[in-house]
Order: sequence, then structure tokens, then C-alpha cells
Amino acid sequence: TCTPKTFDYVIVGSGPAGLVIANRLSADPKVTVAVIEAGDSAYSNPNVTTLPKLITEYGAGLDTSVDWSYSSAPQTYMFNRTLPYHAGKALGGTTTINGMTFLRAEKAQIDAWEELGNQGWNWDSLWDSYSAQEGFQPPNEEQRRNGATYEDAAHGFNGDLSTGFTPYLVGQGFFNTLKETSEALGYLSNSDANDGSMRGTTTWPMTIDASKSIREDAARAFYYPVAESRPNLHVFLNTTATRIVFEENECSTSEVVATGVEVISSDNTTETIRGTREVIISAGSIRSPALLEHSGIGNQAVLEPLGIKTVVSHPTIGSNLQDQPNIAIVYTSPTNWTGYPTFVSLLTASDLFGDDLPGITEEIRANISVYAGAILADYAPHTTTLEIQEKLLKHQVDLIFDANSTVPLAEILWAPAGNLIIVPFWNLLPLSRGSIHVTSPDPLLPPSINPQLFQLPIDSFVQAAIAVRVREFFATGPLSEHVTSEISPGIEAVPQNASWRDPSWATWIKKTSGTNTHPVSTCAMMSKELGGVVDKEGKVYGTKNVRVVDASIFPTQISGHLSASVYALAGRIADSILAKTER
Ligand SMILES: Cc1cc2nc3c(=O)[nH]c(=O)nc-3n(C[C@H](O)[C@H](O)[C@H](O)COP(=O)(O)OP(=O)(O)OC[C@H]3O[C@@H](n4cnc5c(N)ncnc54)[C@H](O)[C@@H]3O)c2cc1C
Repeated sequence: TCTPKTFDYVIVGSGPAGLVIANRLSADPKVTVAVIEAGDSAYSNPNVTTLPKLITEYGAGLDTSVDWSYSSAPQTYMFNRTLPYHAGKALGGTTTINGMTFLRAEKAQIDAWEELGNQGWNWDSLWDSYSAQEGFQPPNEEQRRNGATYEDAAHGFNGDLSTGFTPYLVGQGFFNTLKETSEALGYLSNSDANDGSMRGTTTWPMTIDASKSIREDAARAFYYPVAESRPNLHVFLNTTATRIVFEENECSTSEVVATGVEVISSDNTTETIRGTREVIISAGSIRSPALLEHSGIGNQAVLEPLGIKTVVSHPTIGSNLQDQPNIAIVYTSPTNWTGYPTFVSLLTASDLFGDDLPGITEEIRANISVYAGAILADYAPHTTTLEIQEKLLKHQVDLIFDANSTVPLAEILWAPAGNLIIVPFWNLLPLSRGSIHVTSPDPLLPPSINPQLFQLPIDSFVQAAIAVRVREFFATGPLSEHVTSEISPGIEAVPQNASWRDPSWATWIKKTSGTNTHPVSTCAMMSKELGGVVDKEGKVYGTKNVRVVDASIFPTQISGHLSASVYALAGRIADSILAKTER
């Protein structure tokens, strides 16, 4: 049979965003949809489907065929280290390799998206999408005994995306030990972090189909169930989009019109897949800005030296990258722990800094202009202004450092494993800003990924403040009864009573941290005045029919894990595309 090459909608990328949009648009049999995906199907790939039974089994798909396996640019503020940077390359995108943690965001964070020029974007309106998509499978008795709790009001039960607790949840009383310790230290316990109030110690559900003990990636939720019944939905696998093709109109000064996407197939043939209504880019935070740049949409200072003609000038594309650093404290334990841990403490700035909060807040506020200057100095020329950068930082600081803020700033995972308790943790909301830009005219080469972790010293202070709290947990009963000694960083590297300002913390952190690979905001959805790349419906400013819909358009980083909110954001934008076509 002959494959059609003209569709109403062409979607690049089949991650959670691309597949939600494809699913929703192709529900109408009269509408034709193409999805272009550089990777292959991972339907029966055991590195993808198998649920880890132990934390050491986590990440089977990493650095295999379903991972782009990028590296970061050398990190100026981390002794010039280059960090591994994972991103999924398969039907299902990064949900085929991710940790499957299902945690949405803090309500105030999504409400704040509206303040950045996205009228109508707030927690309550996003909730419709969050809950309609979710098919929550409540925990069984054994899981409850091991710490799984939930609230009905925090979940949807009838959606396509199955969520639930791991069948291998660690027992041996670990969660109760953690919870009692957390409460002894004065932190909240949270019976369900998915209702917009994330703070506290809790267990998290995962994107899994608990009934089959299998990973619920984006394709399993939104593609395979409809694939056979929708001949109007066509997926091009092993096919890489190289640039957006525009209508030739030399004299037009108005919005450019996309007519399709140029692709290279696995057999190395180049062709154009035509989209008569829209081209939707869902290639993720790393490749969406790169694809726009290769198509001539971007910052002229980046494009011109590579010989790429600027079709639409967009100085901020690829800038504003926000990612998180990840590091672990490790203790030995006399107990031999088995099972898969999904235990977390989410702490706010006041939980972290306690009595130091007013002082550090004052220091941060006094330095906003300095921070903005440092960010600008690391950006490509002419990206944004000091005034706008200050405004964006102030918006973030207000959310996090207000004395009554409920926004989690720290995520601490508790992972008992064999005779160890491993505790990865991260500053959820760094103020540092990085960038992703193409460095070659060859669209098959990956862009330079530069998260600029620890560009601003405040970010390592936050990371150190978390570390101090983790040590306090281990020194407090009943958790203290389950550990013998600290093996990372160890008191030789960081003295036992080192405060968060102690330089030994900063040294260890910068020498040892990796990235948490939660990149967002490289094509931010914000008002044009603030340097937004897309409007509140994902449409790229200056184009008639190009949208970006994926994690790259998050206006800000969030305290949840990203996939739940990527699904919901895509669902909401699908609503607005459908509402337009019905008009
Ligand atoms: C190691 C790791 C662990 C994570 N753990 C969690 C977790 O536990 N919970 C959670 O919620 N989130 C987690 N995340 C984050 C989450 O999975 C991603 O944020 C989310 O999948 C992003 O969705 P997306 O649609 O924006 O892009 P992606 O899921 O990255 O999808 C983009 C797709 O586009 C394709 N593509 C890119 N360029 C092109 C091109 N030019 N042509 C054709 N196709 C292209 C890619 O191959 C990919 O399939 C994790 C991420 C990583 C890397």
C-alpha cells in the first residue's frame, strides 16, 4: 500500500505531549494526523516494560537504543564537568525510560503561569485535564500496610493513563519509620501529594498498569489502544524531522505559514510530510528549540554564524533552560532492605532554612539584579533585557521564599536498598538559567545542552541546606536506629556539623552532582513582552500555524515530576485546537 504524505496535522515527536495531541485530534475520523518519531516502537522491549523490583534495577532503558544518551556542555560552575543527559527516543518518548513517578505540581505554581501572560492557565482549569486523563488504580491491602495512601479527590479514575503503586513497594516498616522521623522533626505527613498540595512526607504512585505489572508509557496509554481502529492516524517511526517547511512568500511581512516538515527516514531518504492545517512540534525541551532553530526561527546571533537564514526572529528560543541538580547521601544499614522504594519528603524553603529563612530571603532579594546580570552574561547576545530577567526571577523568588509559601523547594527520595539507605535529593527550583542551541547547520547533530547548574551560588546553598536536613533525619529516631555510618559524602569530605554555608558542601555538590534531566522552558509559553516563544495555546509567535506543545513550553519549572503535567498541558491545548476547529 502507498503511505499518504499529506495530513491535516503533522506532529513531530511521540512523547506524552505528541501522543496526547495525536490521540485527541485523530478521534475525529475525518481528521488526518501524522506523528513523526525518530525512535522505534518499544512495545515489547523489556528494558521499557519491566517494572524494577529494586532501586538498583531502575533505569534499564538508559543508554540503550531508546535513549538519545546526550552529554551536557562542560559545566562552568561544576569544575567544567560534562554530565550525561538522558532523553527518550522511542514511540512514547521519555516516558519509555523515565522513573515513572507520578506527581503533578503545587497549585500555586500552576496558578502563577497565568501571571506570566497565560490567561486561563491555573490549577483549577488544568485539573480538568489532569483528572480526565488519569485511570488511578487504588493500592491493595499490602501496599497500604507498606505506606501507600491516597485521597479520592486527588485522582481521576476513568482516564486512559493508568497510575498506581508499585507491586514491589518496600515493606519492613520502612515508611512508618520514615514518617515518624519526619514528624519528630516537625515536617508534615501528606496522605496524597497529587491534589496540588505537595508538601510533606509521602509515598508516590507511578505511571504503571498495576493490573499487568507493566510500565504505562505514553504509547501504551494514548497510542496502542487506538492504533488499529484509526486509519486516519499515521506514525512514521525511525524518521527524524530536520526542518519545518514554510510557504514561499517573499513579500509577506506577516505571520509565516508552515506547509509541512522535512524528514529523513531510516533508509536515508529525504522527503516532506505535508500538513495542511498545522505543524505541531512536540520533540521535547531539547529538540523542540533545536528544530525551530534549524527552521530559521530563533535568535539571529545563534543562527547567522551557522549560515541559517532567520525566518522569524525569536531571541529567547533555547534560552531560559531550567533543570535541577541531583546528588545522593548514602548511609549503611544493618537491615537488608528489599523491594522498590517510592518514598519522598517534599520540603519548602521554610522547612529547609528554618530560622535562617528571613536572612537568606533578604540576601536573595538584594541580589536579584546581580543574578539577572550573571544569567544574561551566559546567554547568547541580545536574548533578553536585564529588566525582564529580573522580573522573571522576582516572580520565582516570590513564589518560593514568601514566609508562608507552600511550594516545595526540595525533593528528598528515601531509597533503602540492601544494606544501604540511598537518598538522592535535589533543589527543585534553581534560579540558574541555561540554554540549548544548535551549533551546526546539520540538523541530525544534537544541540549543545547547557543547564548552567550552580551558575548562581544560591542554588548550591539550597542543595546544601537539603543535605543538612537529610543528615538530621538520619540522626533522629526511629530512622537513626536503622543506620550505622555515612558513606557519601562522609564526614571526611563534609564535617558532621557543617552548616549549609560551609564551602565543603558546595565543593562536594559541584564535584558530584549530575542533572535530574527535568529540562523545561526552552520555548516558554509567556507573553511576548516577557520574551515568550509561544502564546497560551502553544502557537509560536510570528507563525500562523506552528505550535510547540511539550515540556519546553512550561513557563516555569515545577515541584512535581514532569510527565503528569506534560500530559495535562497537552490535553488542555488539544481542547483549544478542537474548540477552534468546531467553531
Ligand atoms: C532519566 C529520566 C527520568 C525521568 N523520570 C521521571 C519520572 O519519574 N516521572 C516523571 O513524571 N517524569 C520523569 N522524567 C521527565 C519526563 O519523562 C519528561 O519530562 C517528559 O517525557 C517530557 O515529555 P515531552 O513530550 O516534552 O518530550 P519527550 O518525552 O522527550 O518526547 C519527545 C519525543 O520526540 C522525539 N524527537 C525529538 N526530536 C525529533 C525529531 N527531530 N524528529 C522526530 N522525533 C523527534 C524523541 O525521540 C522523543 O520520542 C524523567 C526524564 C528522564 C530523562
